[in-house]
Amino acid sequence: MSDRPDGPTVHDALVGLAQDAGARPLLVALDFDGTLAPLQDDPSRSRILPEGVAPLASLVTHEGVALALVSGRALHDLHALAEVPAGTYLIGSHGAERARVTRHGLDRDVVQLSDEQADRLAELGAQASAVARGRDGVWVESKPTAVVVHTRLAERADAEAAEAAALELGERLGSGVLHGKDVVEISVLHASKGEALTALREELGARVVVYAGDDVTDEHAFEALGADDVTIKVGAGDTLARHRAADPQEMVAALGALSAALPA
Ligand SMILES: O=P(O)(O)OC[C@H]1O[C@H](O[C@H]2O[C@H](CO)[C@@H](O)[C@H](O)[C@H]2O)[C@H](O)[C@@H](O)[C@@H]1O
Repeated sequence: MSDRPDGPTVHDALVGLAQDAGARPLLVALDFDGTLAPLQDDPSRSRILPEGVAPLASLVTHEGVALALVSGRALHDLHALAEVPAGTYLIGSHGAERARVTRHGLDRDVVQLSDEQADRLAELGAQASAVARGRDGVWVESKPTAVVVHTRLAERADAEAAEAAALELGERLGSGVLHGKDVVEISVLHASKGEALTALREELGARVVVYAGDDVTDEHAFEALGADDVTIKVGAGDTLARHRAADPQEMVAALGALSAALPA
């Protein structure tokens, strides 16, 4: 699928990269929810589509290719649900957390909150719970650096009221507020997928970066990339990305084509 009738499909763009020896080192960076894993009412049920598992396992074995998942999820949650191969970089909490998967677990940078940030996170948790109280289907997720007000299961009026209240709470007490798909995330740290992706790219010396994501929070990553990179919006909606996949199924199929086209 392409927005432009004559533009390359995601499949063709990725196969083209595989065949271009100049596109090394190559960093393949992927969002999780809505990109590799179809959205679920219960976030604990999210899993990478079965057709995506083998391509990801294969990508990390190729010389000059690095794999990263870049997610809003807390790192421990992302690691537990994504089950990605050793060698994969994990960026969690929208860039506030970072680790590399090893055969024995996670080699991770520990996030240290100041006393003031820890106190603010506790206060945010309490006030976010008050936002959810009395609104059916609204609930609060706690992360090491943020709280998330979820509204996917609520009636529209309750969802809108809760999101408005959470945005107002974020303005008052947060250091960063992100309004994603049926979520408002309020963080006590400044973090962005774009900054985290740029830092990883520089560290790895990646000449070309592939980034795929489905949510408005992924636009920061698209914005951080250049004309020679491959940016892919998964699903509908306005975007800065230059390519579009209809859904996670098309996305993982294109990753399968990329891994199959890489020289052995
Ligand atoms: O950056 P991502 O990997 O896309 O993570 C963003 C948020 O993902 C989760 O919420 C989203 O997926 C849920 C499960 O499919 C869905 O129920 C929810 O409505 C979506 O917004 C996760 O729960 C959040 O913590 C992540 O920040």
